[in-house]
Amino acid sequence: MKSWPTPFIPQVPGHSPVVRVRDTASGELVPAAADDTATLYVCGITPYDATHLGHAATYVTFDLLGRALRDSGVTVRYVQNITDIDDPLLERAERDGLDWRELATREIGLFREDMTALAVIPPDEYLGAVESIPTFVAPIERLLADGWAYAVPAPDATREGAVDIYFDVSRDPRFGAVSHLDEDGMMAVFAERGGDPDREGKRNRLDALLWRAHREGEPEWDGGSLGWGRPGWHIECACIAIDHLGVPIDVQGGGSDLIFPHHEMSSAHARALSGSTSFARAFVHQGMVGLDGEKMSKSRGNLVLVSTLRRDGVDPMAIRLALLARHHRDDWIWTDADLDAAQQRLETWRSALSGNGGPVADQTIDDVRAALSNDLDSPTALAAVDRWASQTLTRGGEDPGAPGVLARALDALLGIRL
Ligand SMILES: Nc1ncnc2c1ncn2[C@@H]1O[C@H](COS(=O)(=O)NC(=O)[C@@H](N)CS)[C@@H](O)[C@H]1O
Ligand SMILES: [Zn+2]
Repeated sequence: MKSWPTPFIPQVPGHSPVVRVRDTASGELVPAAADDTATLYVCGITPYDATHLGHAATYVTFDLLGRALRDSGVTVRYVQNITDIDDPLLERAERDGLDWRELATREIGLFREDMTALAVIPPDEYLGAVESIPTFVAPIERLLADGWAYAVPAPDATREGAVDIYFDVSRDPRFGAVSHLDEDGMMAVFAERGGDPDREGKRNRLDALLWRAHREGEPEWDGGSLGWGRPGWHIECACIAIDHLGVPIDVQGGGSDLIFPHHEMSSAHARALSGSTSFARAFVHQGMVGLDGEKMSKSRGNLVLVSTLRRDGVDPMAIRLALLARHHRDDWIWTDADLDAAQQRLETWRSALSGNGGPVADQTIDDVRAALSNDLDSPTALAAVDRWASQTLTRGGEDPGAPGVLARALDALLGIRL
């Protein structure tokens, strides 16, 4: 699947220290790259209601990680999927009287535009689930053959004797190592996040769907020995990460609503398929962005869309700055004040940088690098630039080259083009 144009990344003298991130699984601050190449798998959108500010916060966060890694001298291999087949997408298309493929195509186009406007560097590989379905069949067959998965009769399927395939979580001794939830904690969110705990015939209520036999009115693909149907959600990300990056990957990224079941299950499936003891060296999660007191979500419909703000003339760089003003691991509620503060900050930075001199910028650039390398601490990074800007605007500065080198650093490190 086509991604979007890569923004120009200016060269900045010097480099960042080793980039460390907080790993959800261990709770530790760990290097985001094990060697001179970092493999990043960041879960992509399910293409409807794109691109709301929660989505944008997530992709800007992992863009920041990619930029900091590059600046530290690490090569980044970045893969992202699109869940362009899934129950919520089919339901939304049904609700709006649209063909689900048309809905997905339209929303993916909007997502590409919004990512481009927000100066998000595209993944090296951008894989739709639909185009990847043929690559999911053999792995699911292998999980069945190896006893990790089992068939459950699907009496409501269109074909006689059809079965759905489930992953047996009780086979995985490390199940729960990502989320650290107990069974009650898992059951509390499993159903609302795509799970079917009460499905007749499952061995364990938390077992995850790997392959769904064709039902009337649903799209279907040839699953070989699995029969006609479509893949489950978690196996898609596990297979795409294995096929395009190899496991263990350095970072599995996404919002914190993916910790369970999605990242727990993708990790279980990938470990079962690859024999690797771990799926990702670090699981990195974006906190939830809310509106009107609740997490922004498609089901609630309390969304602020990037494209709406852009259409209303909001500078995408102000949107990006508003997102960077929060620590990526915090949950927070979006208000107009967030945007006003970001627009104010952008104006201040622009006027400070438009002069023909300023205090030497080296210390500021070092402070930005140190902050980003410390678990992507963007609020601290922005505060360092604020200090340079207010010093410049109040006392000026003697270094004629400072504005230029700092502007390039803000572009390369923060993705803020002034
Ligand atoms: N309110 C929110 N705040 C922060 N991140 C969010 C919010 N809502 C969704 N996200 C994140 O945005 C990304 C895309 O969300 S999504 O469109 O629902 N798609 C999915 O979660 C799946 N397609 C992942 S394979 C996910 O990482 C999700 O965790
Ligand atoms: Zn995913």
